[in-house]
Amino acid sequence: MTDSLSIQNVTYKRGMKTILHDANLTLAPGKIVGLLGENGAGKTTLMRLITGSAKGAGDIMVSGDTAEADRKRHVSFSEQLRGFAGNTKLTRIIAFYETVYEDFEADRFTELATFLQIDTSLKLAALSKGMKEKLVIALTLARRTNLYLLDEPFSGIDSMSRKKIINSIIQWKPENATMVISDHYVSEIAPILDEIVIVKDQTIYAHRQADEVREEFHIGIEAYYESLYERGNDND
Ligand SMILES: Nc1ncnc2c1ncn2[C@@H]1O[C@H](COP(=O)(O)OP(=O)(O)OP(=O)(O)O)[C@@H](O)[C@H]1O
Repeated sequence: MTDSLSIQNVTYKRGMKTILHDANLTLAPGKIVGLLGENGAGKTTLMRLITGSAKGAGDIMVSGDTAEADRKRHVSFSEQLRGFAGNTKLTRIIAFYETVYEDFEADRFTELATFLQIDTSLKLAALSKGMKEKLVIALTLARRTNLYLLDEPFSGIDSMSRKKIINSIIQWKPENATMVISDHYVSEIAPILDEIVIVKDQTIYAHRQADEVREEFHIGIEAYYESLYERGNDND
């Protein structure tokens, strides 16, 4: 089966500063992948490179396609709701998604909105930070596509809701789709992860099967992740 994602020798600079250098990563279909790294490591940048909203050197392929338009079509990325004014009704945002994305399924969105208790009669400005994040999750997962990129989707969401969403996220993921979740709450997402990818030292520093880490290190994924920082720059 075609890889969901292939990143080869990707380098990205902003001015004189190298953000990512010679990054390589291949993800198979059907996985839930934790994208971990410190603040400023380059996780968001990597997601932007995948969708084509940031442009670097190297090769990126999503579900076998390299062209930016095709990559965008295959990827549902949890872009913030930056483009929408506060007085925009949620119903208008939902209608916009339906128009722009052929694979946006309104029924699926309604199910997600019910599950996440989103009041779709409101305007955007009436939502709390956590509710906005829930809306972003619902909009992102309501598309039926090959690759989902969720950039710190739970940071403003209360811990009860966070656990509920994490435990049920697999049910919203199409079987052969791969979902990449960046998060700082490593211990909370660890149980659902198939693989972990660590961004460190301006590159993809480690890519491991979650089970392999659990068996080999006899420690949790969070402890493994923390140990990489304690060991400094020794790669494994
Ligand atoms: N618009 C920008 N202009 C200049 N530098 C930028 C810009 N966006 C990101 N950077 C730099 O790129 C690096 C990677 O940032 P990025 O947002 O990808 O990190 P991150 O791993 O997602 O961090 P966090 O966990 O804090 O969200 C940082 O050093 C950041 O300062």
